Amino acid sequence: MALRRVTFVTGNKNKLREMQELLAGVVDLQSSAVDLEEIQGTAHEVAAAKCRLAASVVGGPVITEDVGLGFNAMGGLPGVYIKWFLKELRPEGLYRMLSGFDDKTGFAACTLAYCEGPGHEPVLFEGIHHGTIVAPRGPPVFGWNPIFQPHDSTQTYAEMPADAKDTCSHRFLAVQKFKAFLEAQPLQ
Ligand SMILES: O=c1nc[nH]c2c1ncn2[C@H]1C[C@H](O)[C@@H](COP(=O)(O)OP(=O)(O)OP(=O)(O)O)O1
Ligand SMILES: [Mg+2]
Repeated sequence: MALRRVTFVTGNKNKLREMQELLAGVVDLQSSAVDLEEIQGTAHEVAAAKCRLAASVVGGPVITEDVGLGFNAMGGLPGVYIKWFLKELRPEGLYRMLSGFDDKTGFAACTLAYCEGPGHEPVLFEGIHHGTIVAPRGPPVFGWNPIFQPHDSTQTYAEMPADAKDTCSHRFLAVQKFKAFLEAQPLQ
């Protein structure tokens, strides 16, 4: 069966690799390495605006993704602004941000946005994985992976083999919803 062609617009190679693994056989995933401008706002506002922009750049069906890491002690911050905190503080410094708080719990959130093309409204799919923010463990290859240990695991995302992260992560949970949406919309 022909698969629908969708372009994942992302400037992040690790996100692209995981999305290729998760969507293998589901869509014909192309990629475009454009680092799109991101507005300020809630996760949904940021995700929808970014996806509209991606559709107008590509001129066809696109997905974009916005990832946040929230700390419950801080009301969900840094959230969608995690990229800028990570850049300055590294995983170790992010972990130390919580040293003044007893509550070390947090959550990884993926807002996956799909837009059929310019002029169409993006559809959003959210995956949230709850866990604890821990002292860094595992190879520092991808983002904040070394400091996030999901509640259903004894390993951080960085310690997990890729196929284990792919069966539980915030990204996996968002992709599950996206797959269900596509299945309900057969190709014309
Ligand atoms: O599964 C993940 N495990 C660990 N770290 C992660 C993950 N997914 C995103 N990250 C990092 C990348 C960036 O520092 C921030 C999210 O920012 P975010 O805007 O979504 O990603 P990005 O700017 O790198 O790529 P894009 O061009 O798709 O917006 O968290
Ligand atoms: Mg970004």
